[in-house]
Amino acid sequence: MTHDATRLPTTILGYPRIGPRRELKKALEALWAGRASVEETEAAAAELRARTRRRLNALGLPAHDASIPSASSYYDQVLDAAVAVGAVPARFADVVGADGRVDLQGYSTIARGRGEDAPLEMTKWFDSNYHYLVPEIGPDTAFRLADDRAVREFAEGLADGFLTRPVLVGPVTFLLLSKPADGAPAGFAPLSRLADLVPVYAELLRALAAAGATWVQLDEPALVSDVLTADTAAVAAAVRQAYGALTAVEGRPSLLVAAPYGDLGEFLPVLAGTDVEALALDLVRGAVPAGPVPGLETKAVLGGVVDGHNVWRADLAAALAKLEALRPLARSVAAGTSTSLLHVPHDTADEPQLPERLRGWLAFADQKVAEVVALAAALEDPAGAAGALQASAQARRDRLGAEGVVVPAVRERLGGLSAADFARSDYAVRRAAQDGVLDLPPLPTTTIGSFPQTAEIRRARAAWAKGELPDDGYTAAMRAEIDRVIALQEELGLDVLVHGEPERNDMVQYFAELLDGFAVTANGWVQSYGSRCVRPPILWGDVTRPAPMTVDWSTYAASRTAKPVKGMLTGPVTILAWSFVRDDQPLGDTARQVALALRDEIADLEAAGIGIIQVDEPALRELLPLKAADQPAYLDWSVGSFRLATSGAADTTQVHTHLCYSEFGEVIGAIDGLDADVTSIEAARSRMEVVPEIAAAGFARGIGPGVYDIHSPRVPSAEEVEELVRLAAASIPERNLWINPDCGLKTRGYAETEASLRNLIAATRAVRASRVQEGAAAH
Ligand SMILES: CN1c2c(nc(N)[nH]c2=O)NC[C@@H]1CNc1ccc(C(=O)N[C@@H](CCC(=O)N[C@@H](CCC(=O)N[C@@H](CCC(=O)O)C(=O)O)C(=O)O)C(=O)O)cc1
Ligand SMILES: N[C@@H](CCS)C(=O)O
Ligand SMILES: [Zn+2]
Repeated sequence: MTHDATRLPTTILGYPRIGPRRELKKALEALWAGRASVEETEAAAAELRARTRRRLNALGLPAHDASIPSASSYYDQVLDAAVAVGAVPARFADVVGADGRVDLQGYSTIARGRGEDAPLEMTKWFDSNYHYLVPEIGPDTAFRLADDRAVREFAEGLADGFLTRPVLVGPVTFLLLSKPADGAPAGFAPLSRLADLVPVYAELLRALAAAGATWVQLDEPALVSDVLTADTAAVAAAVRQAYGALTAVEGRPSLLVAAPYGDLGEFLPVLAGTDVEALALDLVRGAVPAGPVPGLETKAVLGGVVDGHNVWRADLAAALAKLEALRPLARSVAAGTSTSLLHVPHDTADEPQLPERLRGWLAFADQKVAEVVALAAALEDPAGAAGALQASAQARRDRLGAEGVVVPAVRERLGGLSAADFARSDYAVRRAAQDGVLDLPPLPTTTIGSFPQTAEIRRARAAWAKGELPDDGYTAAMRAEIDRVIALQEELGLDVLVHGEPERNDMVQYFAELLDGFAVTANGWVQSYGSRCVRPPILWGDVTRPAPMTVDWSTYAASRTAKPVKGMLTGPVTILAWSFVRDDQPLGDTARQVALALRDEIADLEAAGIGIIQVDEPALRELLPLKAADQPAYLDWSVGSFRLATSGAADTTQVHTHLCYSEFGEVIGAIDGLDADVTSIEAARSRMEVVPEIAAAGFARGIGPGVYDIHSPRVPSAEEVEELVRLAAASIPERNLWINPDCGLKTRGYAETEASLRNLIAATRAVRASRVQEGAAAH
């Protein structure tokens, strides 16, 4: 087929990489555990890539016109870009081989760290539950084409009979997502290195062209984020500079610049003004331009009308209408997805246990590819596509009318809420009440909830799920683990204990399994980071709580100790953020339904004698809209739903919350608005960066900035922890300061957990003792 740069093929921006049965996860973890060689791991990954090409072809994406993306990764696409351009931090210089390349072992080391060498920082990828690794760029980072994996994988496809479309993180987004390397001068912006980086991309484009690539996709999602593009003029200049240079590369492939996760806003005319051949627009989060955009009439445009973020079947008629509206504005229009399909599971056919009616409402990645193909056919021949359009409309009607989607009792309860249901007494009143009943030392110590999820626990859960382990055997196994966790915490000398969450497969899925209105999948794995996956539940109907969800586990744990045991719940915003949510009502309404279920759980925990209850909201920041204009409304409903969940608690009940996995600077006002008595927040990894900000914001309740980074197996010394405690104590009054790790310990092993917590306690005791001495000296 001859290449036509004026028309895009029908395509998707990316496809799940982990494999329908998590083949890549298993291959990587075997390598890391020393059970497989690099060659075996690479062979497993190559087989998965080959299967993916065939699958996409069978679903209707042609093999020979660059329809099929070549977008695999062994860990993360941003790390891939860093390795490709030679941006390996100095502490990992030794993993670069004599040939200048980083092999899979070295690549894994950069991703996962080793000994004292911390891995690249991990952070949220836009408003998704995927996490990328943050490149470290300094004034001296020596950019060079260090890795040509994109070329090799393109060639692999070609040899296999598929002319694919390589997908790379674009140069502007790469630098906007990077952070200054250690030692960079104050105020250094990685974007200032664009002129040095672009020639490497140019070289890569030449190599891809030489290998036969006709189209290359460069992902520039940073351009839809108000925060990343705050310096609009500088970013616009960067876009012009980068794409001016890349389009001038002689003999290059045609370029598709993709802008998933939102509306390009003022960057649309900037990109349209460059000489790239094609743009991919997110028409699910963003809108069809209201009128002509200078330059767009020269571009092939991929209309991202099939939602890459959610699992409902598309409304094909509405999607087609958007594509038709786009037609007069562009040179040509093709159908596509709004984002990569990385965020959805592979195939609804892998879920035979789901009720058939529900399954009929869903589109996972494979079904979405079929939707894109159907839309492409409809663009050519609307009459011929009438059947597909009608079927999609019927599926939506069936969903919206199904029993359980609207539960009158839930609607009545929500309708009857008043301001009083969102507010507790003044903090001073609560504080006095809690101080009266809780006998806590200064600088109280606690953990965030989970203890290591051992292989035995996972095996017991798997056996129970398969019916091989009866209920009482499973309960006994989990209780034995609770006994161990309680005994360990007592021995360590922690003040507020947890039950350890052994019964939870995941902090959201666990609750979804126990609430009505949710469905859970058997194989619906979605990559969260590296080899780690989650199975987001599907929130399809009004939410109710048929029975208490955590009371038995918490009361069992409390019965094993005289110390206070903290009840442990996941908050409404996080439950929504990590589920596929219904799209037929505002998110705030759905959040309030979940909040009411949690409110009832809190009442039951209190009635059972649990006096401290933590409601985790690690995803509060994740759902923050990328556009500043949309943020106030979000913060209003998200904070409101947390308050609705927690404000039924008695004054004497100490409500904790916990936040992690994000930078929280932007939402400190909202964290204050949650009105929790104690907030634990990730801080160790950034060496307490957030603490002065919290103090400056006037946050005057309990606060536990994490003093132990749980993301790596490294055991911090007592001295290190003590230093962080003292840093925190410099900004936070002692009566409000709690000592805890950054996050839960579920991904850690027992050996490092025990050693780290021991050091955390020793550090706390040292600070307590010196404070007592200082106090005595002052008198
Ligand atoms: C805090 N984080 C979370 C996010 N999203 C969530 N929904 N949950 C989170 O906790 N987003 C932000 C971060 C991301 N962090 C993580 C951290 C760790 C994981 C992780 O470890 N995932 C596990 C899967 C967890 C799970 O669901 N386990 C189940 C099933 C276990 C399983 O695979 N069983 C095997 C059989 C086991 C055996 O026989 O030994 C099987 O089914 O084949 C369970 O424990 O029951 C992972 O393995 O990737 C994710 C996100
Ligand atoms: N309570 C949870 C919070 C994780 S964000 C845990 O400890 O794993
Ligand atoms: Zn956490």
